[in-house]
Amino acid sequence: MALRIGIAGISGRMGQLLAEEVAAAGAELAGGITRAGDAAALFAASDVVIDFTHAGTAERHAALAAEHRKPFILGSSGLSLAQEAAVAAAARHVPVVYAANFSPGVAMLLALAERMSAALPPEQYDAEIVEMHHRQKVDAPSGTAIALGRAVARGRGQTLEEVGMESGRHGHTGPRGTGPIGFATLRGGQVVGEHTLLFAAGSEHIALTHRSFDRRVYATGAVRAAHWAAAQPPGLYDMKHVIGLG
Ligand SMILES: NC(=O)C1=CN([C@@H]2O[C@H](COP(=O)(O)OP(=O)(O)OC[C@H]3O[C@@H](n4cnc5c(N)ncnc54)[C@H](OP(=O)(O)O)[C@@H]3O)[C@@H](O)[C@H]2O)C=CC1
Ligand SMILES: O=C(O)C1=N[C@H](C(=O)O)C[C@H](O)C1
Repeated sequence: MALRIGIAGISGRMGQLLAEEVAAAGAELAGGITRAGDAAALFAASDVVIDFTHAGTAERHAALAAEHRKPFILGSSGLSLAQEAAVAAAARHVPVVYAANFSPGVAMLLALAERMSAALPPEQYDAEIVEMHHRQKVDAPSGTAIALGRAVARGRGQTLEEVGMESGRHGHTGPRGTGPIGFATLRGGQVVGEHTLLFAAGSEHIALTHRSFDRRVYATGAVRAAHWAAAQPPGLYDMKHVIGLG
């Protein structure tokens, strides 16, 4: 029987593509909601719910997923640590795939970032993350940029909070610190998503860049994650698990 997939955020840039990709994957569209929709009814009617809306809905939608015992695929970015903790709490009851970026290429980039960071001493290699997105994007730095920062910190055996973030440099900042990860955000036009992780040392630079040309890559990845999650035990997963890198 076809998997019944519900979409939160169905009127959005991502939501519209998700609806197409649900059909293309042979699944059934169980329903979709916008800002005004009934989220509880969506969870009741679906086997799995995919949510690409806004950080502000993550806590309530995660709680509904746990209450209705429905796997939950969360793509919204800009979540606070408290909102992320609520998502992790729901994952004790149902499978949750929470990924800042559902493209397989970024899953690979995150794995590489962690390995490179483990090998490059922070006293010699400054880590800087540059991202660019379309002018409609409402959160910064992007979820993917933060995920990259977390991967770099993990490679150093630390958390991003411990390592520290240097973002929005302006004016008399003083010299760069040794250790913190720099973040720079560009917004303009209709750029789908570009991320560069730069390791800069005195005599060399290493740059890893990912560019998305079509946001359908995220929709395909999220629908793939929905099918994968439907067969998993409760837990908090990301795209690395879905593509077998986790
Ligand atoms: N993880 C990933 O791979 C990707 C993540 N994203 C993230 O997905 C999210 C959505 O992106 P995008 O589709 O471009 O955004 P859009 O603004 O195009 O669409 C947002 C959708 O969510 C709904 N929505 C917005 N705010 C709320 C709210 N407070 N409560 C309930 N519903 C709400 C909107 O409904 P209405 O029409 O009523 O306003 C709309 O359907 C963003 O957080 C973005 O960063 C985007 C691309 C890839
Ligand atoms: O808002 C977007 O468009 C995107 N958001 C995600 C993020 O914040 O990283 C993923 C992708 O970069 C597109």
